[in-house]
Amino acid sequence: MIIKIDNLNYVYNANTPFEKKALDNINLEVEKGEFIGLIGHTGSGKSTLVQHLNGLIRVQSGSLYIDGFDISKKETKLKKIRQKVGLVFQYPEYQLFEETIYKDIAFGPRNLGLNEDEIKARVIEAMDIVGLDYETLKERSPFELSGGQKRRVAIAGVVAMKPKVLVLDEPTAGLDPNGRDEILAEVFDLFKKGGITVVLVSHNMEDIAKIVSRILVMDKGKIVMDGLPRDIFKRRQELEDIGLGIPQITKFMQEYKARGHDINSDILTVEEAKEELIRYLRGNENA
Ligand SMILES: Nc1ncnc2c1ncn2[C@@H]1O[C@H](COP(=O)(O)OP(=O)(O)OP(=O)(O)O)[C@@H](O)[C@H]1O
Repeated sequence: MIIKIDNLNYVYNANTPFEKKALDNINLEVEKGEFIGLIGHTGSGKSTLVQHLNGLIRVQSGSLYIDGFDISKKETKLKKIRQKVGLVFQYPEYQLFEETIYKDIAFGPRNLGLNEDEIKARVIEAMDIVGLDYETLKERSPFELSGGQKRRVAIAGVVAMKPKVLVLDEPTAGLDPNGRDEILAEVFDLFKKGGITVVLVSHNMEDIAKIVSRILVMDKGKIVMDGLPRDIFKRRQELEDIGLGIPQITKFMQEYKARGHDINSDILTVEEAKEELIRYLRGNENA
C-alpha cells in the first residue's frame, strides 16, 4: 500500500475565534499504481488533505503512512517526505523562479545532492515526459513561455524528483481546452509508464471521467464517496446535493435513457457515448 491514512483530523487556527475544522476523521488506503481523482465543492478540504501528503501541512492528529513510512512523526524530515511525494500546486507557474528552464527543473534534484550528470539526465527525462524540447528550451527563461508551457515546466520540476506519488492540485485550472487536454494527456502518459501513483484534484468532471481509476468525493472535511467513476456518477442526486455535477455526456445519456430509450447510460466520454448511440440506433433500424 502506498498511502495509508488513519483517523486524520485537521483544524486551522485551533483555539482561536477563527477555528475551522478542515479534515474530519479521514481514513484512506491507496494501492500503488492507482489513479485517484479527488473531487469536492470549494472548501471541502481537498487541498488540506493533499498538502498533508507531502508534509506541507504536518499531521495534528491521526496517522499517515506513505510507502510504509510514517510521516506523522514530528521528527520525520520534510526532505525525506518530498522525495516520495511530489505536489504540483494550483497555478504552479507562480512558483517558477530560476532564470532558465534548466535551472528551474534542476532545482529539486540538486537539493537531493545528486551529481551534475544525474541532474542533467533527470532534467532531460522530465522535459521529455511533459513534452518540452530540451535543446531549444533549456536556456530559455520560464517567464517567456505560454501559460500551458509554464505549467509543464512546473510539473517537470516535480517529475524530476522521481516521486512515488504525484499529487496535482487543479493542474488544468485557467487553461483553455487544448492546454487542458495536453496537460492531462501527459500526466496520463507518465502514469501509464508505471511505477507512479497519481492523485488528481479537480473541479472538472470531464477531466476526471476521462482518466482516473477511482474517485474520492469530499464534503465538509470527510470522504463521503469512494468508488469507480461509473459508480460514482450514477449517484447524480447525491452529488448535486453537495454542489457537484457529473460529466455533461453522462448526464445526456442518463436523460436520454429516462425518456424511454433502452441504452447503457454508464458512459464517461463522448467516444463511449458515440459507440453506444450507434449500437442503439443500428439496433432500432434492424428491428
Ligand atoms: N490557511 C487557512 N486558514 C484558515 N482556514 C483555512 C485555511 N486554508 C483553508 N481553510 C479552510 O479550511 C476548509 C478547507 O479548505 P481547503 O482549501 O482544504 O478546501 P478545498 O476543497 O481545497 O477548496 P478549493 O476547491 O477552493 O481549493 C475551508 O473551510 C477553508 O476556508
